[in-house]
Amino acid sequence: MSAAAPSPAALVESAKKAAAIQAVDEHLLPSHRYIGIGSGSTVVYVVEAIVAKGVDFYKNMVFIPTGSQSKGLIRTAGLTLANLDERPVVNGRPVQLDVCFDGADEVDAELNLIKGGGACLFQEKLVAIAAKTFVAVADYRKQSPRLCTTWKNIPIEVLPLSAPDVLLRLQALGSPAPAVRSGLPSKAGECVTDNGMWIIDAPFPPLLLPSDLTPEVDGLGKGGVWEVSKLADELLRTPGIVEIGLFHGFNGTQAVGLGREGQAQKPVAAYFGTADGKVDVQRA
Ligand SMILES: O=C(CO)[C@H](O)[C@H](O)COP(=O)(O)O
Repeated sequence: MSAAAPSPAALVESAKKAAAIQAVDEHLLPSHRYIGIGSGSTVVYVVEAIVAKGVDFYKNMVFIPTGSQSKGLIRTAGLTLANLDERPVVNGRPVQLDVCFDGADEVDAELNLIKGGGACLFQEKLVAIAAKTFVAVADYRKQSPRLCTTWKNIPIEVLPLSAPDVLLRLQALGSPAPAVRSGLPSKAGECVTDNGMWIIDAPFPPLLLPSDLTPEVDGLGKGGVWEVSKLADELLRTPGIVEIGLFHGFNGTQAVGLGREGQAQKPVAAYFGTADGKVDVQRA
């Protein structure tokens, strides 16, 4: 009798694990000192892959979390934990993290990301931009030509008392049915973030890339059709919005050329575990 084929859920888990192992192998060096650890189910395999390298490899490393789940992961694995604001300050600036590994909800053709499915987007963005190199780790379901194709909503962190006005503003920007995320089934009422805020999930039609723009299609929101960076800028101009789950713009390598170190939101590469056990790497 032949062995039963793995379930779809098992295939997804092994895809996440394969992506995590390869991402860690290719981006975590023994000389690295400060490492960002993101949130979500895929990052669990990143921590596993680091631990598998042995204590001599990671004993001098300090791991920076992106929220309470990530903090717990680092602690439970026996890795050294420090908060983002505890990095040493050298020549007047906090040291950059060497690398940050995080999951993603959707990744487009230019490595823009949607993040925040686990409500950790604010600290995830702070840790990602503090790193010289940001690496996304995911499974094959997350790769899309354009954002908002399979992951339809943009998670947006808001001050709770601003939620009614932010919802109205989002509708005016073309989001058909934005909604405050519920904490159910685990918590009655709203989902409250690690920062005491709420999350609004705002659906939008697929987001364009600059190369999609034409004189007729300007990406400025007509009919709700936006280009990624133009929508991100508009959202961040809305009072009450604390941070958005769009990670866009440029990556750490490009940031150096632009003189904008410490502001890069895009990964240098995204690792997607595939259903047949391989890893597809999308590089900038
Ligand atoms: O952004 C996130 C949490 O806010 C996660 O990184 C994202 O939701 C991916 O999670 P998973 O690895 O479980 O698919």
